[in-house]
Amino acid sequence: MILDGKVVAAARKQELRKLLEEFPKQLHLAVILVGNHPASRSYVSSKEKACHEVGIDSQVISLDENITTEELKEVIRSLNADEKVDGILVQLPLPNHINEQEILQAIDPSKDVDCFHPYNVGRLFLGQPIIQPCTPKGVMEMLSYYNISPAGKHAVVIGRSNIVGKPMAALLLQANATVTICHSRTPNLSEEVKRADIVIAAVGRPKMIGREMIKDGAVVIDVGINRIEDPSNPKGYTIVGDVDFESVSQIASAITPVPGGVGLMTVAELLWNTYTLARCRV
Ligand SMILES: Nc1nc(=O)c2c([nH]1)NC[C@@H]1CN(c3ccc(C(=O)N[C@@H](CCC(=O)O)C(=O)O)cc3)C=[N+]21
Repeated sequence: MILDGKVVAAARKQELRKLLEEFPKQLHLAVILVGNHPASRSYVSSKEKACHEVGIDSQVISLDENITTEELKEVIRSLNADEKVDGILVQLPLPNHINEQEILQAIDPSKDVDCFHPYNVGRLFLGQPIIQPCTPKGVMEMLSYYNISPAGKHAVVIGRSNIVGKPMAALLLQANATVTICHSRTPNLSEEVKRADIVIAAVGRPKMIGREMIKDGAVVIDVGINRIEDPSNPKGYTIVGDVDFESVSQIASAITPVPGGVGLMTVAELLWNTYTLARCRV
């Protein structure tokens, strides 16, 4: 079975659009984009389009890539203080000279739609989240839509990033899975992954998860978005996941494609987080 991000994200957005029709306030999301990274530009425009679809106002603040950490914090402070702004998202990655931790901590936790502020991360790991990070939340919603319960299952998360791997493990644990987190220093990665009922690949290495690593009937969630050069494509690149879809789909009971999988869920959950935070503030 293919876990279809288009179908599930559309359902999530439709559900939200209805709730927003009844909501007393116009929602507003501010997105900060520093520099001119082509992939970032394209993600930001998908976010704007998605806001428009459900009736959320969005504002993109494009800043020069030479901006200082202090100047960027000043922009964030003014958005923190702006009553009409419900959510603030600083598109990552930031240029190297900017202190990312300092920036993420400058965002008011009550407007932190990514759930990247230490206050929100702490609440998440305590099992008392107000919101959950968009990509891991999107994965949980995808599983739930297809009635795949993590309870009692062995989930293996490959990747330990703060934005996907670590919070993904926290959500699966909260949903009563037994969770293993693997990473670049894990000996015998294949053996660990082969034990998994649910595999979450979030490493950023094109097609590194092959069929020989997957247990018969496992559920495979591919979070990877890798742009690889492809002169035969008019765009000059093709997007592939961390999973070798062609071979793994022959053995998995359920699998997400890339594109058309988790990425679309990430955007849908961003809209939901904007709504959830706005509701907490009214
Ligand atoms: N502060 C912050 N928050 C983020 O949520 C965040 C970020 N920074 N930096 C970059 C990553 C990446 N990300 C994606 C969003 C949508 C798709 C998406 O829509 N993918 C589609 C289309 C892929 C394409 O064609 O480019 C798909 O998978 O089908 C992918 C990836 C959000 N991120």
